[in-house]
Amino acid sequence: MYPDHDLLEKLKVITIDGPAGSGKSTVAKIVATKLGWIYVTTGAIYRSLALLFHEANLKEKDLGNIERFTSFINERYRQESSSGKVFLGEREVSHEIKAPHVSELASLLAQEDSVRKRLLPIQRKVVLNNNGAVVDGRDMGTVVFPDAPLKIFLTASPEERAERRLKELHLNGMKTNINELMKEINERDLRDTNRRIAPLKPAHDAILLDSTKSTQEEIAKIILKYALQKEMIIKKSEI
Ligand SMILES: Nc1ncnc2c1ncn2[C@@H]1O[C@H](COP(=O)(O)OP(=O)(O)O)[C@@H](O)[C@H]1O
Ligand SMILES: Nc1ccn([C@H]2C[C@H](O)[C@@H](COP(=O)(O)OP(=O)(O)O)O2)c(=O)n1
Repeated sequence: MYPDHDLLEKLKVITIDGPAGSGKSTVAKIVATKLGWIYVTTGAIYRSLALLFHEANLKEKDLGNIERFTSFINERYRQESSSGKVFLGEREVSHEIKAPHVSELASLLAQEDSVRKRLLPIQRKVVLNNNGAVVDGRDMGTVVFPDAPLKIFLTASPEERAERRLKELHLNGMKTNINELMKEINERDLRDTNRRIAPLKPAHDAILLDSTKSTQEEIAKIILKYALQKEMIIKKSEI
């Protein structure tokens, strides 16, 4: 018999990091639904903060009141796992946080140490309060969940990513064109990759997947196969 403290349960977290529009949240949702786990898109937390800043007419350097804003997020932020809808209290902000100006401000705020420090425990709390989670973002595998047993780094060509985002924004009634969007995505990727703190990069033990020519279902299947290989899950037929 082992003493209790020798029994460690595997962290039930799959991380998916990657650049804008690579399909992280879509795939995270499919995998989580298959496993009956929650999925958490951490970009939506950064985006919610950016929305609040934008509405208060603040810029990324106006960090004097950051504590007030992050406390508000801590108390009110909620992502509905079944639908992916994002709420701040009773207010649904799912579409507003996707607007290009919010994307840009989220990426600018994400460079700031004081912002990342305060949003880190919020991300961990959401995930660790649940029994199994698929989480996506930029630094899930490197900083937020460095001990996750399965880490994916998902990419796709810049052209494909911009096309996908364009379709999505048009579906949500937002006007933009492919050139503007390519520029916004490229600038944001460059900033997210080159920032000093928690930059976008694959963890040393991450599996690299390219979704340019694969459907979201195909990518989800590959991830589930890795989860089986790593014995994070077992087939029902084996129980
Ligand atoms: N493999 C794929 N093939 C085609 N379209 C995809 C694929 N994965 C995601 N999409 C679509 O691309 C858009 C961006 O995907 P999303 O999951 O939001 O990316 P990310 O979370 O990496 O920014 C969504 O409209 C989604 O439906
Ligand atoms: N874990 C995270 C998640 C997002 N961010 C920042 C950087 C990103 O440009 C913005 C928006 O992230 P989000 O994942 O929603 O962006 P995309 O949907 O991939 O376009 O937030 C981050 O720095 N760290």
